[in-house]
Amino acid sequence: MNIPSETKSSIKSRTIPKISLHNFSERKEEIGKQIINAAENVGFFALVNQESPSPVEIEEIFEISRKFFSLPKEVKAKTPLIKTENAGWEHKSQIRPSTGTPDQKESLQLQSHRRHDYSWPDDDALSPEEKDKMQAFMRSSHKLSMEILSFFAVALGFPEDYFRRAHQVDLPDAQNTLRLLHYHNIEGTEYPSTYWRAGAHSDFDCLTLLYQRTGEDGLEVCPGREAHTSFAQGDSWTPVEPITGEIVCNIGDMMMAWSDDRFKSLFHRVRCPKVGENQKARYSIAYFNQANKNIMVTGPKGKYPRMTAHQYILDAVARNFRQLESSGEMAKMNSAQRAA
Ligand SMILES: O=C(O)CCC(=O)C(=O)O
Ligand SMILES: [Fe+2]
Repeated sequence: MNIPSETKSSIKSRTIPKISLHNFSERKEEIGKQIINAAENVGFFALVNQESPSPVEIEEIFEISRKFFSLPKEVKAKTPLIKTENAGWEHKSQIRPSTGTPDQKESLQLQSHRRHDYSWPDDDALSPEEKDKMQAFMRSSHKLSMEILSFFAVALGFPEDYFRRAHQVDLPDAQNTLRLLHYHNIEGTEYPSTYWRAGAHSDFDCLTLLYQRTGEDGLEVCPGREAHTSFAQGDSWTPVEPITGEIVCNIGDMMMAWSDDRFKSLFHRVRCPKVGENQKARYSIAYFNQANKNIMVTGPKGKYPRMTAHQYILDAVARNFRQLESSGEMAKMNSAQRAA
């Protein structure tokens, strides 16, 4: 808990700004200012009234997601998660350093440039039409992401298309990923407090677009992170209201580093609801913008060493792993002390 107590009360009152994209081309300057303000001061914001992806398109993708996750395990397991590639299906396998327990969820990760390789499900799991819809959705999420990243580029003193050139999803070294998430219906089950649908974490990427559905709540964010390398978490969590059609955006660690810690990457988590709360299934969809492997991550002020986006992700994974190991050690020490 590295947040001084005197700042906690002001942090607590923070809300997630809603930014309307209505009449985007005429209102670009105003929208850009709102986005940069949110990126600097909050780290999370919700986009509303966007032209694309439309609420209808988003709902269609949720429908395909629900259908995929309802398939038998053996079918989904034909495309197992390739951890080093961030592609494929996993089930209750992701352990966050903050919890030490597996997230209570399953997810499928897809990358545009791999559409025709072994990492995408077979036609019996996702039909060719469904795959086309998925890819079109990735394209519209990408287009919107690049509009947002162009505001970041200008604010940091880079050319407007700087981040667009850094995220080229058709190249073989692309790292952008669409993740379909399914948190199971757990009605009537009381999980211990150490279990989370998604344990507290920050994203490794530059920018995440998150789609949620009205009523399927649980996402919470923790404001107040000062350096992208820290694991510090405060104890004041703000719920993010899920609304179908809105797009929750958050800054990831790679952008926090790239902006010399100016844009904030916040810890966030998804609660495991208790008996008496809404324990029905939650579905969400995340589009992660991660610069291509060969792109150099280098902030305008050079606060952090220059490195490729590939190395950046490898280091972030290693940092997570070290933290997981040391928190495992802490847990062992705690239980040894309790036993003594
Ligand atoms: O499902 C959610 O709302 C959050 C998912 C998330 O944070 C992630 O996959 O990184
Ligand atoms: Fe996340």
